[in-house]
Amino acid sequence: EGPIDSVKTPADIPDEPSPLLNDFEWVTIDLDRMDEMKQVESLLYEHYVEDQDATFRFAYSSRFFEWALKPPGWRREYHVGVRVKSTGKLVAFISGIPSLLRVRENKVPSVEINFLCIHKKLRSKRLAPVLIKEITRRVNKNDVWQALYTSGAVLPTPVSTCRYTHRPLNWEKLYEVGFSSLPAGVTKSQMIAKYALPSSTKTSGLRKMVPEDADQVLELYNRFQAKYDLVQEFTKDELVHWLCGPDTQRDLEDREKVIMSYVVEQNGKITDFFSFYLLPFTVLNNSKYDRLNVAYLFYYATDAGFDSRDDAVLAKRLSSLIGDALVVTKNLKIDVFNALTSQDNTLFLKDLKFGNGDAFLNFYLFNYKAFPVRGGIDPETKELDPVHKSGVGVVML
Ligand SMILES: Cc1c(C(=O)c2nccn2C)oc2cccc(OCCCNCc3cccnc3)c12
Repeated sequence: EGPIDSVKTPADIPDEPSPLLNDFEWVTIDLDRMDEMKQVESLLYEHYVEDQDATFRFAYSSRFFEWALKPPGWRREYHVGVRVKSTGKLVAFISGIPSLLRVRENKVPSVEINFLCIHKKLRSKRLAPVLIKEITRRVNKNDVWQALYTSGAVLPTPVSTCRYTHRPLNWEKLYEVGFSSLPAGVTKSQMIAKYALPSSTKTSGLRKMVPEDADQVLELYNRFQAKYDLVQEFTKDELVHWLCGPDTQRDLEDREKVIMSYVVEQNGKITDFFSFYLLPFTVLNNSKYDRLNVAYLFYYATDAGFDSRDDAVLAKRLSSLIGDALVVTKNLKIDVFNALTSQDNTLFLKDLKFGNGDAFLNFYLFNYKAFPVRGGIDPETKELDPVHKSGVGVVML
């Protein structure tokens, strides 16, 4: 396991980007400028990933990018755009954020690449590889040679593949927007009853995380993630950013937030935490709804079941914790709670009535050869694998 390419230095890397078709120019996006942040938001709003039957499109917001693209150590040069020279119109974007990965026992300084988006009218012009090459050049210039990225598409050699799973919170709305279907022989009220949840959480000592919790939460996170093979290592500042959100979100209403984290404190000690991020979908051509409110399971940890050999204690604790996350998100009027089969999720997905999605998320390492990491599913049947679980600890937005 290790780097693939011959070792190079920044001096070996060109100072100038590769040429673009002559109507276009490379730009560095300044996300500290509201107008440029809005241009990225509307490019993705119109042209980013949709589901295969184009029913939903991600509705990323400036507030989400304040969080996702400006973590501690972020670099402006990693926010790469392509503009039309004559009009200045933004027609493509790709981003990177610095990240210290651990791949099994190796620490790998890298970047996480995300939000590659090309205007619909510029597709299949081989622009994506050009964007990837340019952000690689900029990252290499800073003496970083590895990257982590995910994609629904199958590209050469994923290091891991996880499955999408969904837990309906507002089943009726999911049915009406065409995401959930009514199984034969089952009535709508039976489906609504199946997904009913208590109106309040049940874990004693559960409360919202505050930055002052960071020392204990980081220690718990590091201990809990030690078992995984593909992990994002955090400094304390990074943990506060990723779990408590950017300073700009501090005094927002809950439903305005992009990230929410909860801790369990018992006699002054934090024994567990969980977190989820909020990223809605625009519902395309539906008469009744134009938006689907979605929560995504993010990082969590518990000190339960550390010493016991079998996962029974851990499974019970996680079911109870994430069960509370479902209650919290339902009360925030979230419609569906999404999770992958990564982390220890396969221990509670079935119990909490998550349904298997029909899509998969592939994890890729750039310029790093690693043995495959378990994705929480059986490679043949693609069914959940609660026995071997997953070796993927990192969560990509
Ligand atoms: C996206 C997504 C969806 C949906 O598409 C979805 N849920 C409800 C309705 N829809 C259409 O369901 C998931 C379940 C787990 C993790 C997920 O995503 C994990 C993070 C992926 N982000 C990066 C990305 C984006 C698009 C394609 N590949 C990767 C998802």
